[in-house]
Amino acid sequence: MMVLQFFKYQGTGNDFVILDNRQESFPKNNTKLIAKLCDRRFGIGGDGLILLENDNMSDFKMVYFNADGAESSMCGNGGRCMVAFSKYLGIIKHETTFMAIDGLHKATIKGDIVTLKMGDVKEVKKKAMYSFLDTGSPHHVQLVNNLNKFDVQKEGAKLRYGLYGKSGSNINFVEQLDDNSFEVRTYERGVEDETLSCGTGVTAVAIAMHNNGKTTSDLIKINTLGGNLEINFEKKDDSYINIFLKGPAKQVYKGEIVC
Ligand SMILES: N[C@@H](CCC[C@H](N)C(=O)O)C(=O)O
Repeated sequence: MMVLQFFKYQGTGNDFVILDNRQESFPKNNTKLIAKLCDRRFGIGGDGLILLENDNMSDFKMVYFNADGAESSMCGNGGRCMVAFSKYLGIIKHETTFMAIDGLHKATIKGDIVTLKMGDVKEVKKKAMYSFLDTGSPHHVQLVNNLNKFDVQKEGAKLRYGLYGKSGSNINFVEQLDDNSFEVRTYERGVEDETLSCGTGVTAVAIAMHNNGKTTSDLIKINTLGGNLEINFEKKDDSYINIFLKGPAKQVYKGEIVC
């Protein structure tokens, strides 16, 4: 049996169990344990679990696991929460560079608002009904009508397994509100459910909507079920660079769990 000290954070309702693993004591290959800690009935509950570790090139390293217990690709909201957590631990003050699975990220924090620089996007695959792009994690972006009545769980699961096979994709459904604002609901792989917000997902939506001509703005406002986020970027030839994701990230509680 072991006692783990944990922290719970949320970024626009995308919630995470966060552990300070600078001593490298957490058994990160224990998929069942991670899934149990993320379980909302038998554990702490979260869309994912994130370890903060030492990194010799930057302020810290972020290691991200989905709620199913498997390590996965970049998490934008999780990255923003890690910036708030590293400030809470006194590792950083108002700005940072940290390492994640997709490389180094710069970020700033002011109050509880975190602005995170995302990786460049080199390619947007445009199909008749949707776009597909990688913003650190893979994302399908599809416009729909009546998003508030849309069955995100059912339609998301269908596409995640049907169109993208075993490795899967996150699936974002979008409705345009005005020239530069959109409403987004996301089905996340690895959670295998709709989450209240997805940072790499809304980033993908902003870029896809610019790429398909739905907006000409380089500052996009996105409403999610868990709150509002902003994305700004530059377009250079066929790529999108200097992409920033901005929004709140907050500690919810901290505690100990026996497992
Ligand atoms: N919620 C995240 C994305 C987390 C990774 C995703 N579930 C995957 O496995 O691709 C975000 O805020 O970006």
